[in-house]
Amino acid sequence: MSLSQLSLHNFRNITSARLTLSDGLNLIYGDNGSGKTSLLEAIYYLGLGRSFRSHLSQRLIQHDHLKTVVFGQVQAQDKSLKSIGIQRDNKGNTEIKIDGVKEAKLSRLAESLPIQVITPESFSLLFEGPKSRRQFIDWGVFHSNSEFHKVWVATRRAIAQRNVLLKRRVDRQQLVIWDKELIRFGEQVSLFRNAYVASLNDVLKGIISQFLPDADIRISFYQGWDKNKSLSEVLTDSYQRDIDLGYTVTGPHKADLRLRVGSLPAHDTLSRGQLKLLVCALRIAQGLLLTQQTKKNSIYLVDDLPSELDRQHRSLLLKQLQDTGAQLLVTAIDPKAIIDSLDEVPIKMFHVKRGIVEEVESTNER
Ligand SMILES: Nc1ncnc2c1ncn2[C@@H]1O[C@H](COP(=O)(O)OP(=O)(O)OP(=O)(O)O)[C@@H](O)[C@H]1O
Repeated sequence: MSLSQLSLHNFRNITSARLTLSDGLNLIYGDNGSGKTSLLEAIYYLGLGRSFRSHLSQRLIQHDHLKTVVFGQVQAQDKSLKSIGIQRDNKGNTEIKIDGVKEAKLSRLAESLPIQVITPESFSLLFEGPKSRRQFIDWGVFHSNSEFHKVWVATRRAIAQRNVLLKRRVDRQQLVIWDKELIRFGEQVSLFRNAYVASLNDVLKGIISQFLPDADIRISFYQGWDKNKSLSEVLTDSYQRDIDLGYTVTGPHKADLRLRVGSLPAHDTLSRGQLKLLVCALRIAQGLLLTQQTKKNSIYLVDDLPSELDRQHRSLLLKQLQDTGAQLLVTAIDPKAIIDSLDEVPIKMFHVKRGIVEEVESTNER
């Protein structure tokens, strides 16, 4: 699976661009502020309907313009093509089209384009609250298990409805209907996530042994409640606390991925460069597992790869990424920093200057 064509209009500082991408390594280079990250952000927006650097999608529309449009052509493993497009206007309306037909669900975009992002801020995955780690797990479960999305939507609905009643301080009996839903779907979500993290762990070990050979890294899954209790028991036990606080305190919405080095949290022990490598290892493991489980490839958006990695680790990371067989879009200020870390030259190179994207011929010169 790869993005073979990309076009964007009025996206950040890029007024108009049309790129024919390679299904291998694409190198995007240019000065600070030229628009490299914006290009990756546009692909992410096309795949997920949101940005990886701002929760305000309005900011994506070029200043003084009424709307932005991103369009792409996705090539599947069997070479079949699918066109996907997303448009957002300055009134906040979003329109999605798949093969020319309007689509209401954003999840249909995500199914078409499994995107992984690695940015200089990536290692915040390990520092931030559990939400981003839950999203990390759920990305994998979503792409590998077609049942997951529906079950997770039902779980979230049950929690939201339960919280409305808790705020009204209703008695236990009135919660029964939503408790039943939460138990039924929430336990299922947890089983899916648990199985996914176990499979991920197996793949991850091989990658970590290359990236961080000396660190005793362990990942474990916390389902959001005591693993020795059923969700039903936990909801009964925490009823009074839930009423007092006005929301559901424990459950699948509190799940987390725990990363430790020995017995200590990884973020307290590893250097910034090592943390970055750990996050890269997690993302590569997800991509490999996706291919093993579904035959689909991820698309990797790697922003400012050289930052904080020495040359040896840059080479190792690029090699591992290339070995996944996935399409890569890698940005750098100086293209040499990437080219010097590769055995071969990138397949396609694009130069970005003040929002103008031009393909340049890649030569064998280093
Ligand atoms: N909505 C917008 N309309 C027009 N320009 C914008 C908008 N949002 C951001 N910009 C500008 O777009 C430019 C491109 O930013 P971008 O982050 O893509 O650059 P970059 O090439 O990745 O830079 P760096 O190497 O410094 O990370 C910036 O100068 C920014 O001020």
